[in-house]
Amino acid sequence: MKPEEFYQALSQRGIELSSKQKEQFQIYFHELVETNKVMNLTTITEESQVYLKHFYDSLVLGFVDERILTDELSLCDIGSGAGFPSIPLKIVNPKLKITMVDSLNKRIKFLNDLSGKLNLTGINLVHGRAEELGKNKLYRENYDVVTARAVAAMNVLTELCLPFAKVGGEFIAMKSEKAPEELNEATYAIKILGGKVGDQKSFELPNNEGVRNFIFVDKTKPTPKKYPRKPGTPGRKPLVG
Ligand SMILES: C[S@@+](CC[C@H](N)C(=O)[O-])C[C@H]1O[C@@H](n2cnc3c(N)ncnc32)[C@H](O)[C@@H]1O
Repeated sequence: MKPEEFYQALSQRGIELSSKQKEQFQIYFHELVETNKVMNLTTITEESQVYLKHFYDSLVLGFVDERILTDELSLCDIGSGAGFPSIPLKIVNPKLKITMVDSLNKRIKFLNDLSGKLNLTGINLVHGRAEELGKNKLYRENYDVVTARAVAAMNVLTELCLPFAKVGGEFIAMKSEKAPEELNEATYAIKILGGKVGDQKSFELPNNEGVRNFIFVDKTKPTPKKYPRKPGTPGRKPLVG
């Protein structure tokens, strides 16, 4: 998907990028590829692949939940790495209030430099592990939408993400083909952490590049500070399995 095809694909969905937004995506591509020469950020570096598999793929979250492309929501992106999905969403919808969490400080530094180069405001960058930050009053039960792409299996991801969502908010997991199996493994974690499985949506990427699955988890109750481990799963602390 070359940049022109990207603009056209968005236009077909009613999203007309301004010249400033097109330039922001170009700068993002340039910074990603240049920084990747000295820091491990992505294995995808060819322009049309970056536009499809990083930029467009990130925006699909806004195609399955259109509020994210239009409203003034607070969105927390757990394990945002080089900024996916939150930076492409922020470029398209500057009203979003974004918090990006990552456990690798060099990635947070990249995101800080990038936000400056893209002139983005309303971005909060947090270095740390989600399982720890989720206990902190500053972040706990604080976001309309919590999301994560390519971070962990659904049961672990639920434990990392759900504490950040407000009651009445939602956690949306971005998943590939194995979403149904992963969801089966996560039903205990979702229930015990104050969630309820909501919609499940699929989206086919252009050029036969595969299907993206989205699992919506509604936060219906506060996440308890302590909770029992799933019976019969000795595993690592503090994950419920
Ligand atoms: C495979 S990368 C995916 C990055 C980005 N979301 C994407 O889709 O390109 C996973 C990222 O999650 C971060 N990460 C993994 N476990 C984490 C945790 N428990 N808390 C915060 N960040 C975490 C890693 O440092 C890494 O940057």
